[in-house]
Amino acid sequence: MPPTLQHIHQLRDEGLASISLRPVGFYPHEQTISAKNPELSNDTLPNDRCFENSMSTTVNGFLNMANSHNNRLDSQEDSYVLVTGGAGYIGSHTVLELLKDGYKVVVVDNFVNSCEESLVRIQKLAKQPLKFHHANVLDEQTLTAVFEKYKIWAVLHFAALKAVGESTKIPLDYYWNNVTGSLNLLRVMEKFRVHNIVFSSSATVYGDPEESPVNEQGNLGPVTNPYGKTKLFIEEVLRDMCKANKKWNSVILRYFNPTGAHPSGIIGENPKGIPNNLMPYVSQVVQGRLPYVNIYGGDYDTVDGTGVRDYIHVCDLATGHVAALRKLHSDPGCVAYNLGTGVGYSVLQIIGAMSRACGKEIPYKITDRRPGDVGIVTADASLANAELGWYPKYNLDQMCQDLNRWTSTNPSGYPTPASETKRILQEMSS
Ligand SMILES: O=c1ccn([C@@H]2O[C@H](COP(=O)(O)OP(=O)(O)O[C@H]3O[C@H](CO)[C@H](O)[C@H](O)[C@H]3O)[C@@H](O)[C@H]2O)c(=O)[nH]1
Repeated sequence: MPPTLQHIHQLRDEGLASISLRPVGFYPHEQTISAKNPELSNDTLPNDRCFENSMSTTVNGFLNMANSHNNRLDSQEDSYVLVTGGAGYIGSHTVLELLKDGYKVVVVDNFVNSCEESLVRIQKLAKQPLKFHHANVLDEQTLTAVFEKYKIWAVLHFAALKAVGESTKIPLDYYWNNVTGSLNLLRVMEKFRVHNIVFSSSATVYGDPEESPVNEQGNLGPVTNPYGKTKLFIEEVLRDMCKANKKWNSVILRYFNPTGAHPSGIIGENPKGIPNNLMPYVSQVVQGRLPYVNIYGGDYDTVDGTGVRDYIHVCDLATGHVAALRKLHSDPGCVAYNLGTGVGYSVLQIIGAMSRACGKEIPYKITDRRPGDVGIVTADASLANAELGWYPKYNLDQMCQDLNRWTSTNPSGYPTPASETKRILQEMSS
């Protein structure tokens, strides 16, 4: 029997957990947990039955999280989470979430696909100190120095090249950076007996899924591009390592289509050159930097003939990483979770939502299908819901509004680092 709201009350009364709940936005609820700060009151609890059912199935996840949170506070107070690629799009939003959640964070990044300014802004937003070292994950010596300097208990590994199209043109760079870089990092972790990792993977590991929504038991591959193969390969490496040595714990997160930006408009995606992905491309059309959107294919078997994807707000991905980090405390071995909303939108629906967000018509042309594209890819994220207690909370309109806020206040992305930025980064490295 899953626990009911009465059970939640009982647990609260026994002082085992406090859970504050409030219905928000598109998804039915948002949870905050604090085992040390009971604050549940009847008026924060909804009486709607659907809500009650969805709550009941997740209360165990909540309690695990509350316990893990306390374990973390007890045992990890002096230790750092190392975030590779922490200045990048998903990395930066995750670092902000970690700092807000009380984690101590050290970032390594080589800014190949990111900007110094994002770290300065994260630190300002979080009002918490952030540590940083300029390093490529291929550079064993610098990584070793970072592990020597900080007591690290877990690594969130984002650093990688990530453009599908580019990976077909320069595959060697992709294999070298993403595979050799990850292997190098894992070897340094092994040397320092740091056995906890959260790995950034992608829905691309499912190849052309036979059906959507796809769950984690779905067939992996065949993957058609080098980028996706590097993700699948490192997933396999992690599975083998966890099998061989029970000390290793690895949470693999398979992202669907990340978009949006922090609601403050202060950090966001900073694509270099002409974007490959739909959302940043549409944004640049809104800014007048590109004339129109090319819609790749209008003859898919979908609601309006255009491709359907599962878009997820980058802040929801960030909270997914914090949940994954908590999961490491339960010695899970190697586990993989989809991070998506489960809701698919077509390219035309995306253009409509962006148009609503910015109050402008967005010109588009329907062209041929893009090679390698499939009609529909959406996530079954019920495993992450149940085992991580994680639920996305932003809907499509909010994703578009946040993206629009970021791009309209930062039309050229992050500025080139000024001397003040360099000074702050130097401080972070000391
Ligand atoms: O200019 C564009 C760009 C994209 N699209 C369409 O928009 C949809 C989304 O395309 P994206 O390029 O934004 O995203 P993909 O779904 O192709 O790929 C993304 O999601 C994958 C998982 O589903 C992987 O994670 C991959 O790394 C990531 O880029 C597709 O139907 C695509 O055909 C257009 O019509 N015009």
